[in-house]
Amino acid sequence: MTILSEKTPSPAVMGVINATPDSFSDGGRFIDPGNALSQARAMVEAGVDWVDIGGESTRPGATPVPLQEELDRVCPVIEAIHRELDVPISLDTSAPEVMREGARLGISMINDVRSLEREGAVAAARDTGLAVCIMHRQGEPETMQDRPEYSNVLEEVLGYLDRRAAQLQDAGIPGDRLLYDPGFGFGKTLEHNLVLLENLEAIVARGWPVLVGMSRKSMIGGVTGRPVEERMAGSVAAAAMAMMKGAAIVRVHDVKETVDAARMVRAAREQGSLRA
Ligand SMILES: Cn1c(SCC(=O)Nc2ccccc2)nc2c(=O)[nH]c(N)nc21
Repeated sequence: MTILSEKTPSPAVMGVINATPDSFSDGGRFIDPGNALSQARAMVEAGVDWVDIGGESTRPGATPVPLQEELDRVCPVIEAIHRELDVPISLDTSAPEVMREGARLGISMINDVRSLEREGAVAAARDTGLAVCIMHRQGEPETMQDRPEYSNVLEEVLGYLDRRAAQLQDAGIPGDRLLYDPGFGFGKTLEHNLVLLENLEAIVARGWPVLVGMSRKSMIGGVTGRPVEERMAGSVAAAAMAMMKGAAIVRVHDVKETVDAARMVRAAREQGSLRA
């Protein structure tokens, strides 16, 4: 995975840029690129290693966004950040045309919560030559949290990722471009999410860089009892656990705090590599 080794340390911190219209903005159709740029600039100043830009909310029950609207939301944001800041950009999309346009505009990674399952997405990802994060999810956002069930969640998540990685390599995407992501919160109960976190080493052991996204999600709330706006401590703790277990990238909202956690993990790991 050249993009990871060349450009960013491991573990690396990925900051979430909110490029979906908040319900309070003008009519909620388009994003002020200046706002996203200032979010990204603050994250870079706080030491972030990646920014993740997404134009389609993937929350449970989210309504799909038309292609042109997704392009209109993310392209100005990618352009502004790529022009003004020197930080690798991951693009959170499932649409092949958005992947191709994002590659033209300078993104470094495709972050597709649907693992390139949309028509044309494998060809688009292959043609861009970019890193691709594949993620496990059960069901679709509208219904995935109704009653998720697994016989063995770790085995089923690993089985899906291994099968998908093999299919994508057979389709011409080199293995060194792939990242694995267990998909915390995508068709999982709190218990399922905790089994995946506790056993993250087994996913890391598959050999691909592992990206995790637990920040502020309901699994943090379920354990701590905190509402979404008070989940920073729980999120940083979960990110620290994942980094200690070998995650390569943690996708977070609270960048400054998580960067300090990453620095502690890196320092102890480097120090510890000396003879005891
Ligand atoms: C785009 N994207 C998302 S969006 C869901 C989210 O953040 N919800 C959420 C955010 C804040 C509060 C509560 C829930 N989660 C992942 C992930 O876990 N991995 C990868 N690779 N990409 C991801």
